[in-house]
Amino acid sequence: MNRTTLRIATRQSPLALWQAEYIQQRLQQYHSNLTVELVPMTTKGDKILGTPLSKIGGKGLFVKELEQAMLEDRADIAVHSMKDVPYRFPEGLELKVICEREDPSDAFVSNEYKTLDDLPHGATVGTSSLRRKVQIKSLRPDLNITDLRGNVGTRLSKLDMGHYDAIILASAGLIRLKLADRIASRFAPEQLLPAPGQGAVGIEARSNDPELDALLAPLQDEETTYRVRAERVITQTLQASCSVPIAAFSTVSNGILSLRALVGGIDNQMIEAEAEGPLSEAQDIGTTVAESLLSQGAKEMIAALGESGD
Ligand SMILES: NCc1[nH]cc(CCC(=O)O)c1CC(=O)O
Repeated sequence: MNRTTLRIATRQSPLALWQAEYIQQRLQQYHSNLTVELVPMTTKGDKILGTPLSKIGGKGLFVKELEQAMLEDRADIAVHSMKDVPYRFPEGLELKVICEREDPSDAFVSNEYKTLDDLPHGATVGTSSLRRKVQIKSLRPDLNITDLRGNVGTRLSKLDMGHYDAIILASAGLIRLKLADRIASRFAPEQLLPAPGQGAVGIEARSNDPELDALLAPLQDEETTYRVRAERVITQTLQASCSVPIAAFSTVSNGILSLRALVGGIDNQMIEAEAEGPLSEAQDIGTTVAESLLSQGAKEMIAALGESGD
């Protein structure tokens, strides 16, 4: 049987649509006889955008409806920002490919100031990410960090309305939405370590479908795949939900993968670990770093966070 149509389940935020259309175009490039359709959907996460994510069950809320559609054969694939993909997949679905990575950094976005260092004492910075919060606090304990949620456009308009002196967003999202001119400066990973998988897009689909696997295979980026796998071992091993401040970022140079990860706790406590090795041992490098975090008390820190709430 030769597949003639492939359906992409997608959320309707501008960023989700960009990602789905990007994969649509790339698939069509590789397979000129294939029709690639978008199946737009609204997820529970989209309907309750005002509530802090950690209070309502996490990022999984943005993927459940898409996964249901694939399991019921109303769609074939879903395109995700890898940093939003939970580490476990429902029975019958799996991660198929990870594509080439966009700029993985976090961006400092402000209409008045160029860098975090330029902010006056006590300035207000918007972000709801616990990962960003804990790292910004350690760089600048004086800053007032307040919640900021919504799509990228919503967050930018809240900045423009003067609610914040600066906000932190992923550079990749801004670049994809052609809003790179809003980036005042990019954080180096040593200042603000990105989330596991940040900047990379991945494709989820039904297991046991070799024909589909063959169609998706050309989209795989090998180096990004190793990097994101190593980074995701950290979340996996620590079994961290999105209400845990956790960062993991790897680079590759001359076939050597270097991975650094950190975990934040209450009172802005922070532990970190790093390791490096051959690219092909990405998984083991991830395990080494995760075990170092565990030996420094990561599990206990995470448990204490759970008790203190958010
Ligand atoms: N949590 C939202 C989210 N998920 C993915 C991106 C874009 C960057 C990426 O694909 O990693 C963003 C926006 C942001 O964090 O500013």
